[in-house]
Amino acid sequence: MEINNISKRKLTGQHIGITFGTFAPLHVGHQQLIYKSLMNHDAALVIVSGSDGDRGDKIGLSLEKRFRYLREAYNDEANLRVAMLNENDIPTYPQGWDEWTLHLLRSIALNIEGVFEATNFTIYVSEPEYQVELEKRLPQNVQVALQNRKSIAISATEIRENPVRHWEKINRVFRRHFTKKVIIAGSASTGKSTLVRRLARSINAPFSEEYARLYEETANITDEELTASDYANFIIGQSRANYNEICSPSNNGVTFFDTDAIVTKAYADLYLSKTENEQLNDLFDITIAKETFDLILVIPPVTAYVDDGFRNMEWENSRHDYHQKLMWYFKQYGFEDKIVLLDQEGQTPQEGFYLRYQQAVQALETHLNIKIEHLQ
Ligand SMILES: NC(=O)c1ccc[n+]([C@@H]2O[C@H](COP(=O)([O-])OP(=O)(O)OC[C@H]3O[C@@H](n4cnc5c(N)ncnc54)[C@H](O)[C@@H]3O)[C@@H](O)[C@H]2O)c1
Repeated sequence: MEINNISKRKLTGQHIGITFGTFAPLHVGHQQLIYKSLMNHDAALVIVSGSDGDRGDKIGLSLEKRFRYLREAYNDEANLRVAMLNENDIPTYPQGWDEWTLHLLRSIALNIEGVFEATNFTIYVSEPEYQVELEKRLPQNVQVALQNRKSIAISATEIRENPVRHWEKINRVFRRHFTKKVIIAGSASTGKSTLVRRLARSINAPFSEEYARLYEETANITDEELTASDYANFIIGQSRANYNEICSPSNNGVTFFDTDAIVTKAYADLYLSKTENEQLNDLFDITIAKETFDLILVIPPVTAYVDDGFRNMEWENSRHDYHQKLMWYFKQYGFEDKIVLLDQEGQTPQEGFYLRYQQAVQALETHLNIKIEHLQ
């Protein structure tokens, strides 16, 4: 099954460059191959190929997702189209060369404006075997150009094995898939926003801020005044804020979030009416279904409650209820194994804070399997 691009015209020109691959993920080696095929010809077609359960699918990068990411990656190249080749109905590589080549040719024909036989094509590959097998099966107007894949020492396999180590080589759009997502959660006044900032800056990672706080400050309203509509804004606003950090150019593999929709849901559950909660259920479900976390750092209410003018001081008494509710929701949504409690208490508030910071750094190393340089 071939799916064509939505907003782009079919390719025109005398000679069109072709590349194909699994692209799980797209990296700088592929990118240079693709650009070479574009710059040496009138236009270029990139074909993302694969099947259910292929090596991309195994890590959550299904063929459809790769096709979508590739279109986004090249949305600013007018003369470049991306097509998808679904191999589900043909023998898997290397058993299906005959059928696969027919699919490839059909995909090319579907993506060009002119007559296939009257157009020349060059397929760029970096595997000698691809050249040998294709040349046995291609018509005369389709050439194969073998490239040296050793010039750019990277492979998608290496990236899948250790994305953070090869971060700079991963295409920007595909990086979001490999981003380690850390959320810091907890009831009000636990110092979580400060911890998010300090943890993130300790490794120069991007971090989101608590959207509800910014929203209340801007609107100049307090917790007591919040309605279901305000909560709806929190869900969308926080989700957007977190996503922006994942897509940020400063994302170097780890991103920190100050709260998410589950944190907001625990608040809504405690402080909004049953009817208001029902109104928000669908929005919560849609948002939470898209959330994935690699680590959830939860600060229990071990600190003193601070009146900052926005907080409802009655909430002080319910901080423990809130904490229980939050933990319950994280478990309900299947994140139990991602939770680490930051529960250290020092002799002084400052000492307690530093101990919890150290706990968090330790958790990053253990759960994300990344090495963090830190002061001993
Ligand atoms: N069913 C079949 O029999 C059959 C036959 C042929 C091809 N296929 C399909 O075609 C696809 C082949 O793609 P792939 O697995 O090679 O994809 P890939 O994403 O690993 O590589 C895509 C292309 O980029 C090249 N490349 C990779 N790293 C490079 C680097 N660092 N520098 C320069 N070039 C580099 C590769 O050699 C390849 O030509 C697969 O989806 C496969 O299933 C299937």
